[in-house]
Amino acid sequence: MSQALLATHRTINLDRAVAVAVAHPYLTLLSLAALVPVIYLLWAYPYREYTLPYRNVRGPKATNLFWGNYGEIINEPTNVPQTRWMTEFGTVFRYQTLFGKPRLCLGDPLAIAHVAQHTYDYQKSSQTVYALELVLGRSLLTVEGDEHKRQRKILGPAFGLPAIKSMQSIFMEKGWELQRKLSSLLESDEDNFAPAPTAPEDKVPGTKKVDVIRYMGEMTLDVIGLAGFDYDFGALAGRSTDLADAFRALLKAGSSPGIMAILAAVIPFFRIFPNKLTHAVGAAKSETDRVARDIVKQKKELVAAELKTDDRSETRGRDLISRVVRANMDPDLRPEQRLTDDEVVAQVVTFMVAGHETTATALTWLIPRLADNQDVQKKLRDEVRAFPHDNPSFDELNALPYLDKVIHEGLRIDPPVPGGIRVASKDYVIPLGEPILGRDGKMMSSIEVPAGTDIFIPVLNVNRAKEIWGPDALEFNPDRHGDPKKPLKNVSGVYGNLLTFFSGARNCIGYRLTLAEMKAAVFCIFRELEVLPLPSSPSFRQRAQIVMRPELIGEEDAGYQMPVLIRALAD
Ligand code: HEM
Repeated sequence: MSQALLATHRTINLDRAVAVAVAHPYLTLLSLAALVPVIYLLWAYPYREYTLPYRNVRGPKATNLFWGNYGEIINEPTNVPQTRWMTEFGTVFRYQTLFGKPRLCLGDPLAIAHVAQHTYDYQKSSQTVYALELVLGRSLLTVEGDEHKRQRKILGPAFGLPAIKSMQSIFMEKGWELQRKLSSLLESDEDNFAPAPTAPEDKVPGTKKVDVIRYMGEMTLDVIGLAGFDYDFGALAGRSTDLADAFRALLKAGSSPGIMAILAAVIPFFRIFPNKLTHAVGAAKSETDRVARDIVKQKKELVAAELKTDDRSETRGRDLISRVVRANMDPDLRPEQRLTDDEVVAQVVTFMVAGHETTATALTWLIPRLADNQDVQKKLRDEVRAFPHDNPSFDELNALPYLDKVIHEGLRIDPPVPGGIRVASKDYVIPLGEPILGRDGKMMSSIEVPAGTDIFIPVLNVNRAKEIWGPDALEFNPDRHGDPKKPLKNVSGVYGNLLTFFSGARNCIGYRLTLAEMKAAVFCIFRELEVLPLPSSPSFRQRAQIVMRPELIGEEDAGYQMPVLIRALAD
């Protein structure tokens, strides 16, 4: 066929197709609509897979065309699928998330150190920032880059060692209040202080069944109120404040956001519509912001008065926000270095969110570990009971070696935040400490990631890795921390070779506060009380809801709980 004939033939075919489309507009629209998912699937799977620079990295097959491997991740206990995939594919592998989007899981310490060193190039995902900003505003947890550097510089000294030492009386006071409250339960006629009924074999004379989550949560809320902004929540005392109620409503809103909020987090277009999260957060946040604004206003007035009298005495506000406001009003700062009032207000709620449930969760998992390991508990008890008085200073508490090891081990084996997601904002080549086997059968010692790559840092798996802590890594053994042969490999974490508080320029600013608070609480509890496991030996499932929560198998309807038995120690 000649070229001219061919062209005429094509034009006729096109004309015919247009004529059919005009004659059947609905059918045409339907066919086009059916084509969109087909084109999408071709892009999401063969095309994206073919063009992926790290396609040689192995990983599990997606179990669902749209949800990728999310089904396993959401339905199984925290990090269990990742543990399985690590066993099969090694410390670095890839899996799929929503709409088949690939995500790299980096369990290799050198690769994690690379991400930590380039913190500002591996940012929080836009979904995380969207949800966090709704609740917190633009605070240290949500901002990136230069804005983060500026905020961290002003906030840093408030969390330094001298500042935390000056709060020791708060930690001890609340530790003892917690112990007194637990001891008072032993005097009660009731025998169950947990959400589900007590099994017959758990009724042990001289003991009470207690849900650890509740009491640890009350203590940590009280501590963050006083240490954070000199505000008395009175949670242990059973008081209710507007701020505590609004704060609980805020946390509740975040824990069940609804489908529209999830869509809004994933697809920015949906953010123009109100959703369950924006609605629930709106009311609670205006209340937390109102109280936070009052607190900040008060602190500013106090600091302004201080600056006039040039008072540098120890009577000045020692809480975190007083220190932040003081640093922010330093006459030597340039205007562009200061935090705005909105930014200071955002830190108040951030300290509550970041500092309350995290520490409560760490203690919630530590107490049953001590109940299950009576030899460890006895050693700890002997140490804290041998201390000559009830009110150790910060340095005295820090000098108790076994207490230190117990806290270290608890934070290793049950990190409250079990993992974190980052997104590469630049192309990078990530180095690996241990080469991995590629799909082509060859070893890979680095991974090329393009900008936009999702990365998961599996904190829980790294903290429990046998390659780092030896063959007994899954056991609760505080003595490993005095062993000169451990750890076997270095991790870039800010505390104790662990990733619990992350690493790099965005590590947890509050970790010293947590350590001091946990030590004081454990000292007070175990000086007076004994903790025992439930004789019915219930099984727990770990569920990640930002922090790792315990669910008792068979009692899921009772909500998250961690029941143990407590008993008074003989004098
Ligand atoms: C056991 C207790 C705690 C754990 C496990 C913990 C864990 C973490 C982790 C993993 C991060 C990094 C989050 C990310 O970038 O994705 C972080 C950041 C942060 N934490 Fe903590 N945290 C704890 C206690 C506290 C306390 C007591 C406070 C303050 C009162 C606090 C305040 C913060 C803040 C403000 C950040 C953001 C730091 C930044 O981006 O520069 N945390 N924490």
